[in-house]
Formats: sequence, C-alpha cells, structure tokens
Amino acid sequence: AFTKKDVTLSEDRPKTLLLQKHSDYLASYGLNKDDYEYCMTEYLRMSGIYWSLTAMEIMNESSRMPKEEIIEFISSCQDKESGGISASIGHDPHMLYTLSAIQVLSMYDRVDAIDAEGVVRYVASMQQEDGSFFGDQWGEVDTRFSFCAVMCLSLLHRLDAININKAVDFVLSCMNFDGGFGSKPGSESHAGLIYCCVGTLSICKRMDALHADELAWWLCERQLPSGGLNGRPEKLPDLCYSWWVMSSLSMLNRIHWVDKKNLEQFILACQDPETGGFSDRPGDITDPFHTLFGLAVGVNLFLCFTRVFYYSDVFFANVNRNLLQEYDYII
Ligand SMILES: COc1ccc(S(=O)(=O)N2Cc3cc(C#N)ccc3N(Cc3cncn3C)C[C@H]2Cc2ccccc2)cc1
Ligand SMILES: [Zn+2]
Repeated sequence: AFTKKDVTLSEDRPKTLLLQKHSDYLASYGLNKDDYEYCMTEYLRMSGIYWSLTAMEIMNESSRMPKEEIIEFISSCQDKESGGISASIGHDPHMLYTLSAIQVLSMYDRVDAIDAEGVVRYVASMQQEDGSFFGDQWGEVDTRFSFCAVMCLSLLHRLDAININKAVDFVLSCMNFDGGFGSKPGSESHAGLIYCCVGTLSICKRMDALHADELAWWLCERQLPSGGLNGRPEKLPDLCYSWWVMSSLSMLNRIHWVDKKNLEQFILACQDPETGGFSDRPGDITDPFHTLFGLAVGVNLFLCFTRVFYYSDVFFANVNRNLLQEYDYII
C-alpha cells in the first residue's frame, strides 16, 4: 500500500528562529510540578534537564534556569553505593542519566558537587569482556552506552579507567556493510547509533577505522525532498535526525554533502510559534528534546555557520554561544 514517506511544508511556516519563544517555553517547562506531562517524564528527568539547559546555553539564556536547585537535584540522584546517577530521586542509576548529569555539571563547572570518583567506578564497572557496556545492572548492551561511557569519562578526564582498545573493537564489530552502525553486532544501521559510534571513535581517536565515504553517503541519503532527514531508509523525516546525521557528517568533514538551505527550512518549520519549542515534524507537539536538537543544528545553519558542533568537541553549547555573540545575534 502507498504510505506517505515525506512531509510538505506549508506556506505560512516560520521562516526565522523564534528564540524568545523557545527561551520562554523552556523557562516555564517544569515550573508546574503537578502537570501531567511533567509527572509522566520523571523517568527521564535528568536528561530533560540536560536538554533544556543546553538549549538555553545555546541561546545564552541559561541564567533563566534554577542553577542551585539543579545542582542539588543531581547530587541527590547519585547512588552512594554504585556511584551511578539516576533520572530522578529514588530511581535506579543508569548510564544515560549518569552522562546527562556529568554534562550538566560540566556546563556549570560544578563536577565537585558529586563523588566524581564514584561515577568513574560506576562507568568502568559497566564494561564487559568483549569491550561493550551495559546500560545498568540489568545487563542491556547497546552502542549508545559505549558513547555514554567514553563521553562521560572524557569529561572527567578519566578515559584511563576503561579498556579503550576493547571498547573500540566492540564498536567496530557493529559496523555494517553499508558503513553504518547498529546497537549490537548485526543490528541494522540507524542514524542515532551511527552518531554514538562515530562519537565514540572520535573520542578514542580511531576515526581511521571508519569507511568514511560509504558512511557519509548513507548519511546524506537520509535527506528527503522536504529538506528533512530520516533515521533509516523509507522512514518519515524527524527533526532530531538532523542532529544525529549532521553532527556525524561534521565529524567526517563531509557536512557539505547535505543541502543545508533545504534542511534549514525544514528545521525552521518545526517551530511552534504559539507554544514555542520545536517538534519532530511541522505541526506536532513540541518537547525539550527536539527543541535542543532543532537549536543545535538550526543556529548553525540559519546563522550560516559551516560547522555543526558535537558532544566530543568543546561543549557545543558554549561554542555556539560564542559564535552567536560573534555574530551579535542577541535575542
Ligand atoms: C514521547 O515519547 C517518548 C518516547 C521515548 C522517549 S525516550 O526513550 O526517553 N527518548 C528520548 C525522547 C525524549 C523526548 C522529550 N522530551 C521526546 C522523544 C524522545 N525519543 C522518542 C523520539 C524521538 N524522535 C521521535 N521519537 C519517537 C527518543 C528516545 C530515545 C533516546 C533517548 C536518549 C537520547 C536519544 C534518544 C521519550 C518520550
Ligand atoms: Zn525525533
């Protein structure tokens, strides 16, 4: 059966970055602690703080975030025994939220607020014989957790705590014939996991092991007529894939393989002029996750920056902020 495989952008779509609207949207998000959405996302609260704070940093509006309250919250989420950090108080520690917490504390330069040695111990304890990493004590293996491990230890300047060669070997064992990567050996290529694997190889200084042209080709094939990017062949475009694909292409120094003007119009169309924020596609509900990735790529494209910054580079928020100031693009 014929199913729609792209979106059409409407004429009355936003054509500029509505930065004030996004700043107001993120500043008010989570103020009402009883609201349904807020309660339902307790399981990812730590990451939600990371997405909101980083987006605000990019807009140079992070002063609107409750800094001391955030730092206090992170400290109460560290599990004293394992050293890991959970998404919310009383939840189980996990690699995803341990990374989000360290990213936030790094932006505030307040890693001293937690037991950093405990975090190093937790991350190292997740590495397996084959070099892979568990997400938590229940034993799920995924290349996403390899990225969490090396990004977290890189920020703590403690990459010495794990076996880098085995970590790289496991990631390379997940490379497919199309040059892409999946979550485990044999899993199909997916843009989000390609970002994690390229990011991991970048931090471990093993980009030489990639089949860069095949991989970059697979990545630029994600772009559809609407300008948007999808995560796998035959899928609909989704704003967050702009980030996974563009930052991977940036690391491969092949960002020019994508039609940036087309992509820019898709990104701007994903803004909601009423509520503020970005959604996965034009017209959908906005959320902090897509708002971060819309800004991270949008700010670069719209302000004609040629480079898209990614985690392992100097924190993309700070770098983008400096570039924003350089271009005198104030709200
Ligand atoms: C709205 O239903 C959901 C579904 C899943 C999740 S999730 O598992 O926590 N997670 C993070 C995430 C956060 C938000 C926000 N705010 C919104 C979505 C979203 N997705 C789902 C998604 C994104 N693009 C399309 N889809 C359907 C990715 C997912 C996995 C992921 C986690 C960490 C880093 C990268 C990716 C959260 C909400
Ligand atoms: Zn998405």
